[in-house]
Amino acid sequence: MITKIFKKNLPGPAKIINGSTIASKILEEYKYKINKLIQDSGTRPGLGIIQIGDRHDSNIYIQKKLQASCKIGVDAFLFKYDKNISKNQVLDKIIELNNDPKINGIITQLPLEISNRFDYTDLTNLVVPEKDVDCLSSSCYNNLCNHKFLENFVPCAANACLKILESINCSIAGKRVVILGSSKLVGLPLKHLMEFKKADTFLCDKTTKDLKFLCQTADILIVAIGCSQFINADYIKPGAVVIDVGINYDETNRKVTGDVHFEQALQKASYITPVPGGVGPVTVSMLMMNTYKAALKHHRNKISHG
Ligand SMILES: Nc1nc2c(c(=O)[nH]1)N[C@@H](CN(C=O)c1ccc(C(=O)N[C@@H](CCC(=O)O)C(=O)O)cc1)CN2
Repeated sequence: MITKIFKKNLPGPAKIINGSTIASKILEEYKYKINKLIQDSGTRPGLGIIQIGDRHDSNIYIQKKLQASCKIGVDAFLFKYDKNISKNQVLDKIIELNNDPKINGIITQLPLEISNRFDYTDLTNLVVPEKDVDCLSSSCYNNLCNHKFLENFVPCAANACLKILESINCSIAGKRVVILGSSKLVGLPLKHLMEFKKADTFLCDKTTKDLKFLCQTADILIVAIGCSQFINADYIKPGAVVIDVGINYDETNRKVTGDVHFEQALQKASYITPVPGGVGPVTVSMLMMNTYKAALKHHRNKISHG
């Protein structure tokens, strides 16, 4: 799971955390659980994926979700719309999926590629909480802010960061955690999760005053700003754990890079996640976990209501 890289005359080496290995283990675990759910109840988890437009990066990420679903026994359905689709047509599809007993989880792939301007929250807020496996609706997010984690889903990329820290036995309580980027997918939920775990948490963005200094104080530095290789060695406290959630897709050479300058960070951090092969695959496995949990809950509700 962890690879050591030794270089001469450098203070490193950081250990590279292999997200693909972590994800494979999680997928194996949920494949087993889903098999059992099917045997016990005849219920196979179902996932509805809504895509608007044809972004190349979104196509790749959706493909990864479809592959993972296929691997572990989730029935995944992709509803792909042209970028000129009207908002009402998509809303109607979400209402249909909300009422479809074969569908346990509904996600809208972000970012949307749309001609008719509408906000993605118009779509994500319509998903019923019990199917909101991305945790992007206001009601799910409010529960998260109130630290109601048990009865709720946790956003996949934020949860992936926790799984990664768990995989290296990194304790969180009392640690200085600096989260760079305040998106609804990563930074905002992660701030609440980290506070719940009693970390000394700072949420900041590129414009935060004294950003470099703040990052230099981080025992755990989590970066999700969408700015390729923004974090160089100067931002990193020696021995810090660095988690790179950045996915910067370069259309020209069709390559993905992180928000952290990997080679530089390697010489200063104690642990680091690469891009690709770090947070991304674990994020997909968290979606599979949430979809399984939604299906299990649906099955249990069915039993308790006769
Ligand atoms: N509705 C959502 N939209 C988006 C989310 C999300 O969680 N929900 N997260 C990202 C995209 N994403 C999942 O949707 C995602 C990103 C990256 C990966 C991944 O495995 N990447 C590979 C590299 C892939 C490649 O370019 O070849 C890796 O890092 O190894 C999976 C899923 C934004 N949108």
